[in-house]
Amino acid sequence: MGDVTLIGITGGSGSGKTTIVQKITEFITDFVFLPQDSYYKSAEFMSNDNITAFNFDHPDAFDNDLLIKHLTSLKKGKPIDMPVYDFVHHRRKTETVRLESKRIVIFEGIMIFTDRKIRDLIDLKIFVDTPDDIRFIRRLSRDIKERGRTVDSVIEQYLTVVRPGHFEFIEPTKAYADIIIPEGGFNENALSLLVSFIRETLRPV
Ligand SMILES: Nc1ncnc2c1ncn2[C@@H]1O[C@H](COP(=O)(O)OP(=O)(O)O)[C@@H](O)[C@H]1O
Ligand SMILES: Nc1ccn([C@@H]2O[C@H](COP(=O)(O)O)[C@@H](O)[C@H]2O)c(=O)n1
Repeated sequence: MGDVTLIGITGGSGSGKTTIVQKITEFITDFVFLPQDSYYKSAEFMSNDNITAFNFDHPDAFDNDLLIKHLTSLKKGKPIDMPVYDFVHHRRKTETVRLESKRIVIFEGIMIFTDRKIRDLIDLKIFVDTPDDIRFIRRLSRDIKERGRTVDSVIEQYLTVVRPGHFEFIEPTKAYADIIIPEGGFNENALSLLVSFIRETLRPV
């Protein structure tokens, strides 16, 4: 296999990172998708009634040692066994998913630019920049539908840790971005540029 190109997509919670990746798959499927969320440390003592007992919006919430090991393996063309994370019960599941490396790896998450060692592995850095009110509304709706949350728990978590964590850790990493995409997944021009970049990278030399 030739060189592996690692594309990193960051931005606040609800900014549309995952949606961009889903949109890319409408044009190109020949890539590995690695969500940073899969590398959350387990917090099995947590319950949704006690949602701020663990701070998921801090860089220490992620198992960066495993993440760096896996990113390095994928960049060397080697397969990994990616953990699977359960957002409802706040823990890593026992099963893993085998991912074979491909020439394009898309890596997405809220804090993928905070650690220099991780940042240095990323070839193209993208920041999805979506206004805070829009992100909150999207998150509220998604977390109730998909992550087993209540309105009260989403609001409490947002005000206590998500919002402060965003301004302390995520927003400053915009400075590392090669490209800033306003409004996320439905920005057709940005999507088309990204798809062209991937096609060009995949073209045989
Ligand atoms: N441009 C958009 N317009 C409307 N809803 C959107 C848009 N982008 C994303 N969403 C919705 O907002 C929620 C959060 O988006 P998601 O892509 O999961 O964000 P992130 O991965 O950055 O947390 C999802 O339910 C998604 O369907
Ligand atoms: N058990 C967990 C783990 C994480 N979160 C929240 O997820 C957000 C990051 O994921 P996005 O898809 O929204 O980028 C982060 O802000 C954490 O607060 C959670 O609620 N529960």
